Amino acid sequence: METKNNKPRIIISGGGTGGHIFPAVSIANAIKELRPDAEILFVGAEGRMEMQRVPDAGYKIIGLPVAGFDRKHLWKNFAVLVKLARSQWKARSIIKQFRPQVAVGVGGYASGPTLKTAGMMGVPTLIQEQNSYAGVTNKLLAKKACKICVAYEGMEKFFPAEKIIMTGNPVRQNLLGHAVAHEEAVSYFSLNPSKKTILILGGSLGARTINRTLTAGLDVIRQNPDIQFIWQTGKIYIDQVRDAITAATGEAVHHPHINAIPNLYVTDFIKDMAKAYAAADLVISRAGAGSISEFCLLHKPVILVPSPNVAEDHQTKNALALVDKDAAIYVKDAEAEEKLLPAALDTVKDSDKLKELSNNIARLALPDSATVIAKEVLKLIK
Ligand SMILES: CC(=O)N[C@H]1[C@@H](OP(=O)(O)OP(=O)(O)OC[C@H]2O[C@@H](n3ccc(=O)[nH]c3=O)[C@H](O)[C@@H]2O)O[C@H](CO)[C@@H](O)[C@@H]1O
Repeated sequence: METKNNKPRIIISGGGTGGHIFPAVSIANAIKELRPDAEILFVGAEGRMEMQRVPDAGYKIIGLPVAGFDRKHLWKNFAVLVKLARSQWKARSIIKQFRPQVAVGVGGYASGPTLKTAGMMGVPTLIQEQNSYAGVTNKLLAKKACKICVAYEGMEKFFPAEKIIMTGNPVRQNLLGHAVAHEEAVSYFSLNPSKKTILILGGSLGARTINRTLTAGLDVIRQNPDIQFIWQTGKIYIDQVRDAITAATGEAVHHPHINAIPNLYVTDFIKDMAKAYAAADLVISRAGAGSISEFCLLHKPVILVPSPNVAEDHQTKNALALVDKDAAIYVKDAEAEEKLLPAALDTVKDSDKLKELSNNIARLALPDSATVIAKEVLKLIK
């Protein structure tokens, strides 16, 4: 399907959470760097996060009326099937009009109908699996895919071995490009650069258990004024956290940035993650695959609290791939309220442990992932 003017025409599809969207944007940026004339069109799911984040990153996106399956109540899925059929029709007309030479799927609702339709219409496809355990959509798409880019060993359990390429997960270029000074970064969060800082992340959506643990631990935070905390709550939890801080301090506080306790900075979402990482001596986090790739590339000591609420418990598998190599500390979700804060305080005070974790996690980093994937995408253009 070479076009008259020879510009590469590429569809990138998927989304739902930051974990799918940020790799997609990084791949697009890397393609643009290699081929500035490339025309890239994103296909997402109507109403989901990508419909805002992708245009923010400077790319055009079209939404499909797709919805996720209710795995617990199968009888509720009639409407979902209708939406899926409508999405395939829409994907077909998008492909007919845009005439892509290759389609890339990054996982999430929209990538299923888009890549399936692309494959049926003879467009070569590449999928990128971020996790150590393959999602259902990617397993189905693998049969027709030409290449499958992965970030963990042992993925032949899910995919045909001859199609697998070990590329790692793309990380946003602005996190790696320039080093932010520690002092400047800590000051940005209105904290003290001479104190140790713990960064608490709940993934792109926030994590209920981590938030509950920190809310219950506000007194512990106040009793440890030499340690400071940057806490990302996620959008849906920020009001509860604000109320808890108001109750604990007796002061009415407001978000987006809450600084009512001097050694604690709270926000719902951190836009400038480069600063957050530069400020952090230790990170507490969910075990989303994108976050883990960032910790590896930035050599961050981390305590992982995998979410038990994700498909096939894949976050626990992501986490154990590091824990088995002494590259991260593991706290189970069910034990977080009891163990997380004591483990974090002990670790952040132990410089040798921080160094050891940093050295071990650095060994797992796979750099230049976006560029490696972008080259594979361009190779598929006939
Ligand atoms: C609940 C859920 O379904 N989680 C999945 C989702 O995670 P989730 O969407 O949380 O994604 P990841 O952990 O992979 O990545 C989160 C991304 O958000 C960024 N970030 C985070 C917080 C913040 O305040 N600001 C910010 O920019 C991080 O820097 C990172 O780039 O996709 C991942 C990749 O498929 C999966 O492994 C996770 O299991």
